[in-house]
This record gives sequence, C-alpha cells and structure tokens, in this order.
Amino acid sequence: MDILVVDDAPDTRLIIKSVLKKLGHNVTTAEDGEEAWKLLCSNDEFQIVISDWVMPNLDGLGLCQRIRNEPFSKYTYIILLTGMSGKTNLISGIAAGADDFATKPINSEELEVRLRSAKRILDLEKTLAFQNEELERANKKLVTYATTDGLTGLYNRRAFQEHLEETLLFSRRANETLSLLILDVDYFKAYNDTFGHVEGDTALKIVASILKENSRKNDFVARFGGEEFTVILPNTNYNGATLCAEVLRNAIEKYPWLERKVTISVGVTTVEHKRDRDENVTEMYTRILSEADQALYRSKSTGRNKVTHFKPQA
Ligand SMILES: Nc1nc2c(ncn2[C@@H]2O[C@H](COP(=O)(O)OP(=O)(O)OP(=O)(O)O)[C@@H](O)[C@H]2O)c(=O)[nH]1
Repeated sequence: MDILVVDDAPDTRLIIKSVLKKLGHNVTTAEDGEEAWKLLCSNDEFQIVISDWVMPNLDGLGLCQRIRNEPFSKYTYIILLTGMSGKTNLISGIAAGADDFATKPINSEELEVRLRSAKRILDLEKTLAFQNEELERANKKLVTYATTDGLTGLYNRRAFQEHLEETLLFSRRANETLSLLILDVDYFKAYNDTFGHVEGDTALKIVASILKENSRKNDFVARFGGEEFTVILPNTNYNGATLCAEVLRNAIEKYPWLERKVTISVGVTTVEHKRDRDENVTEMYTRILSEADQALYRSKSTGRNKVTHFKPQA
C-alpha cells in the first residue's frame, strides 16, 4: 500500500519507514502536518496516513480534520500515533476523523496487525465506491430509458408532459409568455402503405433530427406518439412561435427526401397567463394541448403542410 508517515522526529520517521518497507509498503515521509497536507493534495495515491499527534505547524488532529473536510476521491485511512493516554485524547482523535491509534514507541507486530485491519476497511470502501458508481450508472440509464423515445432519441410523451407542466408553472410565476407547437406528418399512413414500415420509421427519424437541428437549445422537442411531435418554446410570443413553426415546416418540406416528399402540419398556441389564473397545472396542460390540437386540426383540414395559430372563440 502507499503510506504517508508524518512525524517531526527524524528517528521515529526512520524506524516506521523501515518497518513498513519490510512489510512491503511504499513509504513517503513528511516532517509535519503542513508538509503532509501538501503531499496529499498533490498525490491522491496515499491510502494510509500514519501521523504523529503533537507536531509543530499543523498537528495530527488538525491534519485529520483537513483530510476529512476535503472530498478526496478515495478514502484515506488515518492512524494517529500517540504517546498520550486517556480517553479524552482518544475521543478528540476519533472526532477529528482518525480511524485507529498506535502508541509510541512503535511495535512492528502491532503496526502490522493495524495495517491488516486498515486494508480490510479500505477494500470494503473500494467495493462500496464501485457499487455506488454502478448504481449511479444504472440510475442514469433508467432515467434515460424512461424519458427517451426509442425510435427517434427525442424526449418521449412522459418527459414532454413533465417538462410542459414545469415550464407552465415557471412561466406563470415569472409572468412570461410560452408557446407550444404540435406537428403531425401529413398522409403518413399512405407513406407507410407505399414504402413499408421500415422506410416509415426512417422518415420519422429524419423528421425528428430536422426538428432538433432547427430548434433553439432551450426549446424542448419531443415525440408525442406515432407521427406526432411537440415543441415547447419557452419565453416565446405569438409572432416568435409562428416564425419557429414556419422554420420547422419549411425545413421538412425542403429536405431532399428520397422516396417521396414529406410534409408536416403544425398547430400553435401561445400562453399569455391571463385567462388561466385559477387553473391548476393539469388543467393548464390539458387546455393548451387542446388549443394546439385544434389549431393542428385547422392546418390539416385546410390543406396540410401549413401552420395555424390557435384563435380563442370571441
Ligand atoms: N413507420 C411507422 N409508422 C407509424 C409509427 N407510429 C405511427 N405510425 C403510422 O402513422 C400513420 C398515421 O396515420 P393517420 O393517423 O391516419 O394520419 P395520416 O395518414 O398521417 O393522415 P393525416 O395526419 O390526416 O395527414 C398510421 O398508419 C400509423 O401506423 C411508427 O413508429 N413507425
């Protein structure tokens, strides 16, 4: 193991170093807590620190506290050396973060036994750290699976609803305008029927990447389901939303489609947070989705490949 020995007495440093070397460890020495601290900060390989208690500059207790307050990537096992006796010292040593104690003068057998128990603890720490990392990785994967659409890689409907509800609440609090687009591929049943489902899937993937590429970083692009997509436009007013929708519609129309030109119809709604003061978030969500949907229906029924903004009934 890599061990840092800290003691202001040169004799003690030498004795401990030679005992540890005989036991097969790599040893570095420091004259006091400050020197030890510098070494620890520049080298994260030290697994164990064996430190004297009373030293000039920074003593053993102070060194312990610094190590415990610093989020080193790996656990450092600390053995405090002491000529002192009595419970009070032991308690303050443990409170400062020491793992074990050894009394001076050093006895090589005692040190060997204490290092064996240190190794057990360090191995356990390593296993725990590994398991934690694995858990974190698995959690991240789960979150990604739960919020991502498998075919297009866009956010899925669940993530969309969650994000829209959050954005609605935020925009209402901040009194900001927000817009929502619903985009639906035109005559997609015919596309599938003519070219098959695999080609249909490819077309949906292309549509998804065009939407993503032509949206701003803050816009939230999702696959709502089937051949239907949604884009949340935070802090965007009526004119801005119409412009964004036109950009997306146009980008899809202009794409050099191989099989057959694909177009989309778009429904747009803009939330000003005037009519909805008393609504809860689910009511707001349902209302604005329905508004965008009504606008989409108008785009479909008046020719497709067009953008329609929702107009509230007078
Ligand atoms: N290839 C493929 N097709 C899908 C997927 N999800 C939905 N579809 C198809 O999309 C088609 C949607 O058809 P409709 O709802 O009738 O709408 P449309 O033919 O696009 O007509 P309009 O929307 O009125 O222009 C259906 O044939 C679905 O099977 C998918 O993941 N992959």
